[in-house]
Amino acid sequence: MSNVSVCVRFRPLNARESLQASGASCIRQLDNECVMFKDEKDQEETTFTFDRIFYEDSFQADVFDFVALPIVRDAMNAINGTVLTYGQTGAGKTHSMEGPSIQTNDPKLKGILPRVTQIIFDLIERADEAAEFLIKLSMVEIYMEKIRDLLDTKKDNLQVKENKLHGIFVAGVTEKYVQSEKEMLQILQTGLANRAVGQTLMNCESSRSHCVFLLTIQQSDIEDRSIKTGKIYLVDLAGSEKVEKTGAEGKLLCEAKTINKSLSALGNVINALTSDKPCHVPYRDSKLTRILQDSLGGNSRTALLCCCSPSTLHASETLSTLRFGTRAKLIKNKPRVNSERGRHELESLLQKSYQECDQLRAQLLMSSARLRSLNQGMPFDAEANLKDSIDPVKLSDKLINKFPTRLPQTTGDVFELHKEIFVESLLEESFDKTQFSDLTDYKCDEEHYAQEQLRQHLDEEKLFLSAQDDTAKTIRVLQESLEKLMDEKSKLEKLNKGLEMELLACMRLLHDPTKAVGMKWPTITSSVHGRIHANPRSAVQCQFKLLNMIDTASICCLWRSSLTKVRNIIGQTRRA
Ligand SMILES: Nc1ncnc2c1ncn2[C@@H]1O[C@H](COP(=O)(O)OP(=O)(O)OP(=O)(O)O)[C@@H](O)[C@H]1O
Repeated sequence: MSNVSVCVRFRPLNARESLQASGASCIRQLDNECVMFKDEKDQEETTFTFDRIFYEDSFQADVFDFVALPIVRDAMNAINGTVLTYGQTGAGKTHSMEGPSIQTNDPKLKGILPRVTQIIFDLIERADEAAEFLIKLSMVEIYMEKIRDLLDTKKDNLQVKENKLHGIFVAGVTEKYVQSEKEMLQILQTGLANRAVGQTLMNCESSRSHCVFLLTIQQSDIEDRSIKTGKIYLVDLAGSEKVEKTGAEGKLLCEAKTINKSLSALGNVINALTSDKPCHVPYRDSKLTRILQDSLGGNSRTALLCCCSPSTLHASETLSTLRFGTRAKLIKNKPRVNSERGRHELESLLQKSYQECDQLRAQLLMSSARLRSLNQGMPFDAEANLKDSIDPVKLSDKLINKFPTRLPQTTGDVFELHKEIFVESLLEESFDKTQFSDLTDYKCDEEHYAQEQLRQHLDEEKLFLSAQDDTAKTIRVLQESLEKLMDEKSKLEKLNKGLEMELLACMRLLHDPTKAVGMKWPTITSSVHGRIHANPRSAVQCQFKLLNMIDTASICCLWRSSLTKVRNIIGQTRRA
């Protein structure tokens, strides 16, 4: 995190200020960091502290060294940077940014922009031989809330877009590749000639638009093929103005209103960014704040140069600028290095990926073996069906062939293409998804098959359990039947005994009861049989009783054999 660096610059009094206010100043110089503001009306003095204060006698070179040079050095190391000039109209923003003219050769007057140009090419000249540079320049102005391309005036309503790769950018803006300081200055001059300028009471050459210069410095290492990209935004804001002071009318008035509106949107963004409580930052309220989104609270190192007039004639505007700077000082940015991986780093990443591939291959082979072993012992049809849908051996071979086995051997431009593809895929921590689609399908099929196997096992288990359950039930039923049979048996035995007794009593009735006593059953039966003929009436009665008895006995025998059978079944079931 780094705070926005805020500097203040007071320009010398101009002729009008010297004349009208007799050269009176609203500030008192304390030191390079503190200034006293005197409010003549209230007779109050307020001290303001900034990173650096440049007074009327300051040099352009000092301003550049303190405000812009650290940002250029950072941009050469792939850290984005922004330099903004802010202040009342005629306060010296354009003078500080460009100097009297972009092509000025006078070292005393040269502004920030031509100095940035010079230092970039000086640093390139002194850079390591392995470093290759690519410098791009774009220029736009935000005029009446429209973004105009100063290098191609046909593009007069460009849009600000944002994506992961580029952050905030102006879509479709012209980018000129520049090879020398001279070429850059020429392009800058051409672009500035297209800028909207007007004459006001405050400034005979007042900028009526916000001007944004974008320099992209791309540095590639020809040895390890790493790429670093730093961007520098140089923004010369249009000046805030009080309409009565500038005498703006008609078109100028309309421009002034739009300028003031976008500057107040900038103030709102700064207030939101420095608010104690987290709140919505209204970057989208104006084209200016949208373009500056990364410079204010984003991925950029930002320096703000607040330009002021020291004259008491503009005390209120100066006070407002000093307050704006004080607030902006609290903004925290998150600059980071924008670099792409080099060849060695990519190679080690690829190596790591190959190791992961090897592990995957090993897993596949193990899974194949596991599937094959699962397949064994399955019913023929099921196995055939399974093999139709998934052949693990063939599939794993197919996958193994699809994995990359070596680093693509590329040279020259082709390398960049390969690198881009691989960097992107590595950054996303995976190869092209299509390379893995078969693997994914295979893993799904394998999982599905394993689930199917498990389901079958569970079904068998359930079946076994329910069979056990059924057996238990059968045993219970059989035991109940057995108990019933035992009851029946004992009942029949009792009945048998009763019948026997009755038979004996019956025989006693037919014959001499004393003869029947002690006779064995078959003897009794044949004896009874013999007597039937002798006494048919009694015999019939006896016959009925005998037949009943015989029936009961046979039933009893039947039950007995059933009982034996049941006992056998129970014995078998228990053994099973
Ligand atoms: N530090 C300085 N030393 C000498 N002259 C200066 C300085 N700053 C500004 N001036 C002069 O003041 C006048 C107005 O300056 P400049 O055009 O830079 O103002 P500005 O803030 O860009 O105004 P606007 O917002 O209207 O474009 C110019 O003539 C410029 O040369």
